[in-house]
Amino acid sequence: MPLGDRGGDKSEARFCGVETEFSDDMPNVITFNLSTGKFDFVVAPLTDPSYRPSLVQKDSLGSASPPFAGSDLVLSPSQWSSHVVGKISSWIDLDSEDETFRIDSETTLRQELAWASHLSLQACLLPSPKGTSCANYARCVNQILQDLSNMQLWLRIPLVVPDDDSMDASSATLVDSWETWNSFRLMCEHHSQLSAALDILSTLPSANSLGRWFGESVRAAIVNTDSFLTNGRGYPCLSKRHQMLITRFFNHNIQIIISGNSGHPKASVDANDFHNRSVADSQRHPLRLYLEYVGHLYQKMDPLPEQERFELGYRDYLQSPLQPLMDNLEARTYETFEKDAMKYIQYQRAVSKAMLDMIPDEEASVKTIVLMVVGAGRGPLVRASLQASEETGRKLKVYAVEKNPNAVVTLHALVKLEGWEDTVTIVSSDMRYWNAPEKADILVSELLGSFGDNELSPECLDGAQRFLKPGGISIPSSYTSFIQPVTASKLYNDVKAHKDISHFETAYVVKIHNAARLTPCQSVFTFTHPKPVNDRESNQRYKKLHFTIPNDTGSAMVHGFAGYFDATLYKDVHLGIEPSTATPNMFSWFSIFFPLRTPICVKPGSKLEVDFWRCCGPKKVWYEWCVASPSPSPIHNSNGRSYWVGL
Ligand SMILES: C[S@@+](CC[C@H](N)C(=O)[O-])C[C@H]1O[C@@H](n2cnc3c(N)ncnc32)[C@H](O)[C@@H]1O
Repeated sequence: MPLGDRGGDKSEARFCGVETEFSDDMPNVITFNLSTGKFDFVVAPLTDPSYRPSLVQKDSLGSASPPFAGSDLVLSPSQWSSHVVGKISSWIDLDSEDETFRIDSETTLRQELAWASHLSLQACLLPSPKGTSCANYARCVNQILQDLSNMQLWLRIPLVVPDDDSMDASSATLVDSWETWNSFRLMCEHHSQLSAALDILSTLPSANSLGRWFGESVRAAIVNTDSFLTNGRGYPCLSKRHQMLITRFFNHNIQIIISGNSGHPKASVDANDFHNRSVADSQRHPLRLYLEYVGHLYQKMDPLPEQERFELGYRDYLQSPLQPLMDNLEARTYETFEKDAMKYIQYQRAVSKAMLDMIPDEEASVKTIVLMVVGAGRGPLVRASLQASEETGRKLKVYAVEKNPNAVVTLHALVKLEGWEDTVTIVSSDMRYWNAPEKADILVSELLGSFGDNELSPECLDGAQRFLKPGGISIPSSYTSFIQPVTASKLYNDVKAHKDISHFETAYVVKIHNAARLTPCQSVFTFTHPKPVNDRESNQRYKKLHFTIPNDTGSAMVHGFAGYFDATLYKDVHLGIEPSTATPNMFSWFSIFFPLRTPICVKPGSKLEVDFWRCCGPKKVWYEWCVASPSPSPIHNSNGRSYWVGL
């Protein structure tokens, strides 16, 4: 039974499993842990831990004779696949210097994974690599991954490992287990069926170090009962940091597995001897209180706000950015924009302030402001401007300029419906080529993409500036793009799945969720409107950025860059998605993601040097990007060969 659906949809249900010892009575393991214990699944060894291939008697024909496992008939196929995660024998060491042991380990790994595949298990837990080298282990797993059905392999990784070499306990340093994971998955070429299962003990690393894992492919967190504290009434509970970590796992769809013995006064019934349990004990599973506690943490999480719930399906889903200049937007795209009340509230504030600055109170009844909404869509900025006029008592004449003929149809209907005929003139034209009958005091536009200028607002507004009076106001008055390096293995793997370079040289609009933001953002390109008179500055840009990886993060993988924008609409009224200043409750823009063809590993405290270009040609605008240090990457999207925005 899931930990509860908290009233949300099915995608919000979370499951909790339990790690068990080997038993040759699988039906009993299932009944005890799922019926008595109320766990959702077991992580159970498939083979007797004393089994060693080299010790198996050869038959008269010289071939090794199994069985190395019990019969598949003891559970139904659906029980195997829904309720059992196979636990590969933990004794195996594929990098052992003892050759017999190493070969036994290889044989066992292959046999057990083949058996798990035969049972159609959804996942198998691989033991942590032992020692410092894992090359042979990774080689065997990589071979198996090449033709594995769709079973997932979870590599067990302890979140922290005390360094055995340190001189004494007080000076004990922690070995960064991320490095082990990183070596292993690099050797397996970031295979999408290989993930990490993190072992959680009582010690936790720094927040930045932990944060990295949320950009990695982590499927499970194995919470050892040793990491629980005992509350005043003798019940198991977790420290605040552990609680926050578990909540974060829930938020990232990471399954929880309880492991270990019950060591708390209120929880202790002999954990292992469930064959001989009494009738009273049959009502009790030794780890029941731990499960209940985890369930309680899940239940007390704040419900997702409605908008977040709506956006669940978009999490980490790569989309091509809109091309509103080259293409005509569809009705449903306009509808989505128009639902974003916060965006129009900010525009109305900005227009009101600009109007008040432009016309003093004493002239309000005699002067009329000419305001042009350029790229009016179906009219929400026209409405916001008229509301600003009402709010400030300033008289207004509006031109609504729109190049999408379909949106113009709706604009006409809107003007008629609202009785705005005397105030609003609709112009069906591209603002870059329109011959305006008079000049504007205020130009209002929203031509912004997730990266600010990526929907060609600069080029469009250059055209529109011809009909802005000297001293006139543009809303927005400026916008700036931002980037930050991210670990985002899911995004990287989704790009990689296309198996071509061009997808790696494309920027994607995406609601980034499973990612670790490795440093604060830095600004990239700024555009200001109107451009100063006689400013012949082109819209090409080049920026070199230096990011410093925090010292306490540990090493991390950079899969690409998350991009955002912030726009100054007018004076102190801004609108944007840059995380540190993002406009609350605004949902019109997801972030943008610039991938890297080869992820780059960065060390704590090191510098990451990144170059970004905005390039302009007669027919298109495009970005190029690269990493210069610590190791140079190819320049992505040279000449806009893979991704560009049409003029
Ligand atoms: C992002 S939408 C915003 C629409 C509307 N202002 C809103 O806030 O819902 C941008 C609009 O500008 C229009 N547009 C883009 N470039 C334009 C151009 N050069 N001339 C006129 N309209 C343009 C698009 O067709 C689209 O309707």
